[in-house]
Amino acid sequence: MRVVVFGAGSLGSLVGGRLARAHDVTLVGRDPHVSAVQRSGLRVTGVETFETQPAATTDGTGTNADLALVTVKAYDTEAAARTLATGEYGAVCSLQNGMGNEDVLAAHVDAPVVAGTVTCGARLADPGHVEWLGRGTVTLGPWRPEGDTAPVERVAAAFRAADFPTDVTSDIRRRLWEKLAVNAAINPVTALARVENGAVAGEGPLAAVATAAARETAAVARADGVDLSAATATTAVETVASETARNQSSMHRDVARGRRTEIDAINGFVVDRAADRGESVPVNRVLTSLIRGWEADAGRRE
Ligand SMILES: NC(=O)C1=CN([C@@H]2O[C@H](COP(=O)(O)OP(=O)(O)OC[C@H]3O[C@@H](n4cnc5c(N)ncnc54)[C@H](OP(=O)(O)O)[C@@H]3O)[C@@H](O)[C@H]2O)C=CC1
Ligand SMILES: CC(C)(CO)C(=O)C(=O)O
Repeated sequence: MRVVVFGAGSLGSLVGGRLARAHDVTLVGRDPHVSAVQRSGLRVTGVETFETQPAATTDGTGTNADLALVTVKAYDTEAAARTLATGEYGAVCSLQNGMGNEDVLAAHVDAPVVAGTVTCGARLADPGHVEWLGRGTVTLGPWRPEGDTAPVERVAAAFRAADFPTDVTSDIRRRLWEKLAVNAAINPVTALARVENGAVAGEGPLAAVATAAARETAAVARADGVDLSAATATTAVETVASETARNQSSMHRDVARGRRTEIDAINGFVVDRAADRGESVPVNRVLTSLIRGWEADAGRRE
């Protein structure tokens, strides 16, 4: 299969590097990472260590492939979708966190949109070198409930051919909302309190804030027709916080490095969806305002 990975940073490089075992992969990313991959290949260390030599470019315009994987940060999805619209693909699949990415992609590209979520962890350590921090699995489903399942099965087969544990579900929206609840709980709390994920597990003031954010998110999901109970959402938060106890969340890392966060696609999405329905989500609203306020002060909002 010809695979283009749009957004070859941490996750995209890991996934693209792994898929290069079985497929013809092109990474679309930025320099100096792209130049390093062109020069010396991609090195993956951690859960597994290997080297691979996918193609790499900084210009994703007009690419044609069987599959385009989208792994840019959520705030870059619109720009990525506009570039993807200049190419032709058998399917376009988002592996991003947050909500709204698939709708943006579907608005721009002709190809079937496959929704995905991954539990693996990756970090771009140096140009040409990505650290694989947590093995994880991939879960895929058709973005449109009435959507054709054949593209999803093709994408799943591509991941499995590269030895990625991969599930297909007819209920991807519920999975994405559950992940959203986890991210809405852990990410802003750990970023604002500057703590590792484990600090929101168990009891205590940070766990109370995180749990409240997850409960609100589950309520908004249910109002959206998604069967996500408060208990399921809060159990998922507790499980992920415990299993990744020594990790910094992505939002914590973004804030620590003075970078823009994915707050708009995570807690901001919850706030907007609640507002559409006249519901109140005070904890998500405060967390969103605090992170957006930090971004504005740091000159990180456009
Ligand atoms: N890292 C992880 O372990 C996991 C990440 N995710 C999700 O995956 C997504 C990506 O995360 P992550 O990999 O950490 O993010 P990164 O910032 O490491 O990677 C995204 C990369 O895409 C590049 N990029 C953005 N726009 C373009 C473009 N138009 N052309 C070429 N390159 C572009 C960025 O460059 P630049 O920064 O210079 O703009 C960056 O290098 C997020 O939604 C995240 O929440 C989900 C699960 C795990
Ligand atoms: C699940 C979690 C919270 C793991 O750190 C994550 O997805 C993130 O940091 O964005």
